[in-house]
Order: sequence, then structure tokens, then C-alpha cells
Amino acid sequence: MPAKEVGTAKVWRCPICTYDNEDSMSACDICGILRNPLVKSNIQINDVAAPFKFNVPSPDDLVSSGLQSLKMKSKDNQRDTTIPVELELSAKDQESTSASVTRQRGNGVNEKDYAPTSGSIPGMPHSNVNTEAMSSKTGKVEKTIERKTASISDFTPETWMIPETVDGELSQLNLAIVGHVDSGKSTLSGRLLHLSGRISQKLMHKYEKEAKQQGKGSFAYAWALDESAEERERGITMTVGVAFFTSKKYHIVLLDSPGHRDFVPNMISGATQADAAILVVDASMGSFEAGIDATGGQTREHAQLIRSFGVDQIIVLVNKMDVVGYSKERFDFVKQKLGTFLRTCGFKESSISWVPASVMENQNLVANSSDSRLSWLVAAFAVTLSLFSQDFFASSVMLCNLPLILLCRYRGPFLMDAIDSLQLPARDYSKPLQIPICDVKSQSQSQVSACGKLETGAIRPGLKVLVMPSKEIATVRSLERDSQPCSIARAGDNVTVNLQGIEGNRVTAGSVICHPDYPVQVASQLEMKILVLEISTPIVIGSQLEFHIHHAKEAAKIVKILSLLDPKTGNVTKKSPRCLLSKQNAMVEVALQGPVCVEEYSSCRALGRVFLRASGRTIGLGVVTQIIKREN
Ligand SMILES: Nc1nc2c(ncn2[C@@H]2O[C@H](COP(=O)(O)OP(=O)(O)OP(=O)(O)O)[C@@H](O)[C@H]2O)c(=O)[nH]1
Repeated sequence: MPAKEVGTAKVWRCPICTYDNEDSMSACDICGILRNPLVKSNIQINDVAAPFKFNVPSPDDLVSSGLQSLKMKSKDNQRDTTIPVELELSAKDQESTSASVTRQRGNGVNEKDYAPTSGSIPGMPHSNVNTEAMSSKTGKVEKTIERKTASISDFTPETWMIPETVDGELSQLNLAIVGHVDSGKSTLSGRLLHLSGRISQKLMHKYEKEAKQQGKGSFAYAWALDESAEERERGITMTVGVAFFTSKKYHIVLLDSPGHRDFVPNMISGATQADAAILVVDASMGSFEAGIDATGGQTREHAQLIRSFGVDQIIVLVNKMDVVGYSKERFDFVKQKLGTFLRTCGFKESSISWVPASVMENQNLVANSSDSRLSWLVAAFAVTLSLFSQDFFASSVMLCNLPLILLCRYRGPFLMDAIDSLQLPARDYSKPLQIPICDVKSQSQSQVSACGKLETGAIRPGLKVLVMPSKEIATVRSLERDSQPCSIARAGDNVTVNLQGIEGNRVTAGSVICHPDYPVQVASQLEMKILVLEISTPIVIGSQLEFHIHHAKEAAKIVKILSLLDPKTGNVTKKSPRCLLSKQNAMVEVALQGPVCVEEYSSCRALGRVFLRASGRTIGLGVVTQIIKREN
């Protein structure tokens, strides 16, 4: 399978599921199909494309193995998509996949092929499904869009959508800051903004003064991100703070997540946009242990969540080293314990950077530590020497050993170094536009400002877009990145989109801005593959859950437990089990109280990943395999 250029990245398109894989992948990251099946390889299909594991195959892995068999069967159909996939499937499969296969091939037409006609959308392909109808209730003209069945693989991006590489231009990197409550995430964010000049000295003085007045002097840096009165009073982050700064290599979008267990849903909404993450852990005695505790530590929960968002690069900032006297033993202990856990989550050793630091004392953040206590062997020598204080012999020993001491200093990266060593993930520039809305900033009559990260495609002012699930067409009036107007935003960019021609209440967090001809699906019943996390109460039919997907949250109920799956092979081991227990892999069907924007995981990962929560804890991670009940 030859590679082709998409944007700056070399990719090869999987002939089975059409996913664009990085050139370095020897098998499809989605369906596990080998790139060159005729080349002899020792790699077993089940061994590859395993981005997420808790000792057992993750939902991602299970989907891979499940899809593999389904897609193998439909291989010929991919060549001639007029043959529906379900012809190859069992009767039961036909029933449940019918919703998805209607998307196989439609009148997907290249933008340039369209001749504008009346009723077409300027700047977009002419849409023959855009209808206007007079509402009998309101008398208003309601614009509605029926789902067009154009296949995404038929979409051809216009030239402006694909970035040119301009020397010296920095790319945007979305960096989530996650970790247990009080580990120092907001203080770190505030400190980085201050050190990079984004918070002036004057403003910093103001925060220091105000924090002191409220008896919260140690939270001065955190105040830059924790802006609400309640956050400041309680000394905890409740919503995701978004801030921007520039490193040598990137425009960084910092997503400061709440660590308190009550606000994990907000953490999910923010961190789901991450390209990479900084996991902040508190090195102090007892605090690290609380964070890693299996019965509710957020170091653990956040690490699992962030990996299941698809984030595979992580920097572990072992913070508050000042509290433990910059002890190398403590750092090594944290590294060993947490490292073992991170590997079970599916993080590769080579994708984890370990940085000992003190945010409070500004050690090892933007430059190598100046504190001699971080030169661990120096500290050991200092102790020895103190025994011989004022001893000429001891001084000589130290002088002789200085080169050795310097050699043995902590030589790992400082934080900024580690950030600049992160790799940009591949971006889907050449797919139709999709922006899950994270937050709606302001609304006035017929104008809305909404924020979110472009998962796919590109956007620019003047473009007509479709907002789902409200099915409203709006015009992009302007775009802002880091509070500055920008002319184009592309996949990976985190932007504010100012829309006009749409009522404020038609755009909410969880809505998706998309290409009018390629509307995101809206569904209220889904089939999913899930991995059950540690639970104390078994999941049964009728179990009530919180369903989280991108920035949407909905009450949900388990309506069917279809099967238990073998964690290694993904094969069904038991049909219709009565309940699900910790660490089991299963196929389930959930009914949602209200419809959400969703895609099958195989067609859009960001819109097909699901988190299930109950009683304030994440109890399952999953991926959408089929849409059972569509609302479009
Ligand atoms: N000694 C010491 N204290 C620190 C350090 N970093 C942060 N702190 C303190 O830890 C406390 C909590 O810091 P925050 O930044 O609010 O922690 P957080 O992780 O953002 O908290 P949540 O967002 O509520 O989860 C504050 O009192 C900070 O001053 C550090 O390096 N050393």
C-alpha cells in the first residue's frame, strides 16, 4: 500500500475501512488489517493496533478485532459499494447494521462538480437536501437538513483546507493538564503563563494580593485559571480553564482540568480535546498514594480516561518535590509505581516523560533546576561532607569529585523541553468539517460564539455550516484563535467560531458544527463495545448511567447485554449474560434519554468514544459500534 501526502503527513489509506494511517503503521490503526498482507510478517493481526489496554484488550482493541472480521467480509463491497455490506452478514447483523450501511455510498459529489443553483449554499457544495418549511406552531421558516448519504471517502477538500508548511510558523498543540485534586495543576498553568509572559508582573501582584487577603496566598498562580468566586473560595478548579502560550515549537492551548472527583465530567469535556497531556502528581507522602488508590484516586482515573481519549504521549510532572526534600528515592518510587500502572493503561514506555519539579519553587519548569537538591548525588555528598565540616580533607574530596558530582546531576528534561519533544498527532484536514462544541461563550439575537477543537476539516469566515442536532444552517462571521482574529482554522485548532443567522438556544455544548452535506449522525440508541472498570455493583439490564461523548452528556439505560467477549480475541464467550462485572469486556446496547451527536468509532474516533459513569465514578469505557436508533 503506497503512502500519499495528506497535508504535511505521509499516510496510507486502509483499503478496508478507508482510515488514513500514518506511514509508520504496518497495520491499520482502526481495523487492524495489515498494510502489505503478502509481505511475510511475524505480527499477528491481534497484536497490532492496540492503543489501549488494561492488561487485556481495550474497547479499541476489541473494536479492531470485531471490525476486522466484519470488514474482511465486506472487502469486496468496498470496491463496489453498491453492494450493501449487510448481504454478507448474518440475519441478526443485518438487522442491527442497517442504520450504518445506508451511509456506504450516496450522491457524494466533489465541491467543484456542483453548479450553484437557487437554494444552494454559497461557499459549500450545493445541497439537495436542504429544505425550508413553515412551522405550523411558530409560523417561522425552519431550516432543516436531512442526512445526505454521501460517503466521507468521496469528499475532496479544497486547496485552502490543506495547510502549506511555512517555515517558522508554529503549530497548535492541545495540552491537557490532568491529575488528582490539589496536585498543583492550576498553579502550574498560572506559573507557565507567568513565565512565558502571558501574565504581566502587575497582574501577578494583583493575584498575590487578593489571594493573601482571602487567606489563600498559596493559590495566587492558580487564580489566573480559577476565575470564578466559588473556585477561588473553595481553592479547587470546577470548570476547564483554557489558556494559551507559546513554546519554542508550539502554540500551546492549555486545558487545565478539575481534579476533584465531583467534576470529572468537566474534565472529560476539556481533556477530550487533548493531543497530549501533562499528568501532575503530588510527590508528598500520602498524597501520591491517595491519587493512585484503586478506589477513587483521580491520578488513576484521569490516566485511564486520557489514554482512552486516544492520547498516547504523556508527561508525568512529579510535583511538590520541595515537600520531600527533592528526594531521588521518592521520585524513583513514584516513577516505578505509576509507570507500572501507566503501562497497563496502554502508554508505551517511550511515550512517557518523567519530570521531577516544584511548581511552587519554580524548579525544572522552563530551565534545568538550579536547586542543588535536585542534583541528587550532590545532596548525598553534602550529607557526607557535613559530617566532616571544616575538615580540609573533606573539602579536597569534594573538589576532586566535582566533575563526578556534576556528571551525576539530574539530567532529564525540564518541563518545557519535554513539551517541545511532544509530536503533533496526524490531523484529518481532508475530511469534511466537524467541530464538537465545548462551550458557548456568548449569545445574542441571531449571533452565537461557540468554542471547540476542529476534529476534522477546515473552516473560514463566510462559510455556511450546519449545526447539529438542531439542524440549523448558520454563516461563519469570524474566527478567533487565542482571542485574535484568524482567517482559517484547520483540524487540530482550538477556536472560537462566531456564527450569525442562528438563535443562541440552537447551539449548546455537545452540538457539532459540520459540513452541510456531511451532517454528523444524531442518535438515541447505540450498540457499544465496552470495558468495565472497577465496579462494586454489577451492571445489569436497566442500570442507569451517565453517558459521556465528546462534550455531550445524557442520561442512559442499559437495554441489552448482548454478549461477553474474550479479552484476547474479541470473540463472543457468552451470549446474553445477566450482568457485567469489573474488567469484563462486553457488547451492550444503551438507550439515551435524549439524542446526541455521534459517529461510529470506525468513521470518527473523537465522536465515537464513550465514557460511562455512575455514582460519581467512571465505570466503563467504550466505543460506538452501531447506531441503532437514528434521530436525523
Ligand atoms: N509545596 C508545594 N505546594 C504546591 C506546589 N504546587 C502547588 N502547590 C500547592 O498545592 C495547592 C493546590 O494547588 P492547585 O494548583 O490549586 O491544585 P490543582 O491540582 O489545580 O487543584 P484542583 O484543580 O482543585 O484539582 C495550593 O495550595 C498550591 O499552592 C509545589 O510545587 N510545592
